[in-house]
Amino acid sequence: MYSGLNIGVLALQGAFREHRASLESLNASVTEVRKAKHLENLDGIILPGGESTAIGKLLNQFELMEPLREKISGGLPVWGTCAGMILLAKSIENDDRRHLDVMDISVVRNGYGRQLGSFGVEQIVPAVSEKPIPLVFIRAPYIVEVGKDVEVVCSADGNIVAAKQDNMLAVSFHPELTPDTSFLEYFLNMCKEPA
Ligand SMILES: NC(=O)CC[C@H](N)C(=O)O
Repeated sequence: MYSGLNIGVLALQGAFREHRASLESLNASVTEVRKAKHLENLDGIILPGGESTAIGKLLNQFELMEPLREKISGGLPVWGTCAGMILLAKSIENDDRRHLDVMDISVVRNGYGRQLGSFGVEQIVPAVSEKPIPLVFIRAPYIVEVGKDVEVVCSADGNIVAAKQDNMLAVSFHPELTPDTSFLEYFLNMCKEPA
């Protein structure tokens, strides 16, 4: 069903192997992105969880920050998970850094605290699936404010944890660490029909 899609996974740091495995389980082709040339001919790109400060530094070192920002601004579907959400955000409440600076969301890093910040819940996300989906949070950010063009996809415990703006999807949690592929399929459908 997804075999015609070529999806990039930013592979500088963090959980890129897990995203690769989930994509391959749905028969999508995967390109690990480490250089600007790897951004060519993609149908979408995933920015994995990990450590946003480290990934941001590596994006600059590998001369990927500007080309990636241009691709996203040009409409390439992008899915940021956890640290990937922080990379996309235009505003980070508790950090002076900005990274890709493309999505009209304001996030809090380590919103649940650093030590006790890892937990899981199961929840129905109507936009994504009729069945409850496992949401795994690991020192996760959440969204405190969204711009007018941003659609809230999921809230958990009163915090916004998934949002979409045109070709950009950002989630606080880690679907690639669970066997449930509904969120990935939601993104792959965005890649089939770019906004
Ligand atoms: N699991 C994650 O991606 C954690 C994100 C991390 N706390 C950061 O601020 O970058």
